[in-house]
Amino acid sequence: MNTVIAANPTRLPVSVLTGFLGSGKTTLLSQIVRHPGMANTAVIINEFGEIGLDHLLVEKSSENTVLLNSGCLCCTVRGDLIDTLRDLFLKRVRGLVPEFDRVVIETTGLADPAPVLHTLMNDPLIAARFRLDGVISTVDAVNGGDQLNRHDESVKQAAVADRIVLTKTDIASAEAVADLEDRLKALNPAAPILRAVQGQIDPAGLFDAGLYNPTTKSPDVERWLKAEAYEDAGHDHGHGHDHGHEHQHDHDHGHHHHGHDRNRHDDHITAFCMTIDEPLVWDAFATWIETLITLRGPDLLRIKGILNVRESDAPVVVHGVQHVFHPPVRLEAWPSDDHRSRIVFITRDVSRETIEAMYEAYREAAAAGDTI
Ligand SMILES: Nc1nc2c(ncn2[C@@H]2O[C@H](COP(=O)(O)OP(=O)(O)OP(=O)(O)O)[C@@H](O)[C@H]2O)c(=O)[nH]1
Repeated sequence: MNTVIAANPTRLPVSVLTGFLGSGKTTLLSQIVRHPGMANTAVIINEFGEIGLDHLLVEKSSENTVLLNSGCLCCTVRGDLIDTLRDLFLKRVRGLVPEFDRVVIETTGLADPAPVLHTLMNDPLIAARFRLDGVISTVDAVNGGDQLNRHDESVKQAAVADRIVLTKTDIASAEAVADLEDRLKALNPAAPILRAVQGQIDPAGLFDAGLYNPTTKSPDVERWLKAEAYEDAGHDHGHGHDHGHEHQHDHDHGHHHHGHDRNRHDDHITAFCMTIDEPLVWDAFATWIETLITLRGPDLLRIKGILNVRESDAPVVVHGVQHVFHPPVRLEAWPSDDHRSRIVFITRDVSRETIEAMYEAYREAAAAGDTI
């Protein structure tokens, strides 16, 4: 686990737009960038092969940077995302491209979005200038259910999202939309599910999903974590170890479509919030998470948390995607009177019980003063 860093809201926000093949990413993006409030947006298309935006919309202005009709920037990345982000930043500093205040990266439909997130979270040069604002995932209302059944990538794209955008609701039945929404809520309880028909959406709902409140520039951890959304969530109905400190599940199976058909990829996903009353010993926490990463890294789709650490009066915010954790951020103060540690997990085939039992082992070892 990395050293804890201070909160820093000044870096440029980056949103990652993901979603399965043909789910409407480009349609959405081409509408968003025409929105008046989005004029200062640089768009990076992270794909191999041909240019993703159609040529009517995109005007080539230099080697790999194109100027959209709306005035915003658009790069098609064939090489390295790190190089592209760095070049874009340098060009901005030197005045070679219009000043932009936000970046959107569109990933390819078949891609696992995690490597892009890893780059943003962990590359020191990139992390000094950019911060992950959030992951926006488009889900096709017509084909989305089938894609969740068949394609692991499509499940991952929805599971890591901060915002889910249902597209093509104009040509899907109300029943199919409701069913898909239920599945998406179980998969990712905290992500708002928005709708866009032919890309029409208010961009305000899509952005500023990160830790920092854009107006006050201060961290707004409760809005970011949305721990309460996990209270009656999801697939994991294990009763867990009741240490008197965890949110209770709603065991009403009636509402969600669990189906118990383990062939559906999304039935392998568990989303829950672990709440811990007593202050955490930092080393025990770090060892617990590092062990989890070693054993099950690829299956830890997203972890977010606010921690009450015994060694610190101020809370510490943690955020991980698979084996990569953003350097933990120390906040100046608790956002509310609730000083319990709250950690939300979205995992694949890793149960709440497994995670809690491991935590308990490290907690007991730390309490006994053992070397961990
Ligand atoms: N009816 C309807 N069609 C839509 C909507 N959104 C997108 N489409 C159509 O769906 C098709 C795929 O949309 P794209 O925006 O190219 O999807 P994409 O996710 O960028 O596709 P890839 O880059 O191939 O992964 C296009 O023909 C769009 O016109 C919608 O809300 N309603």
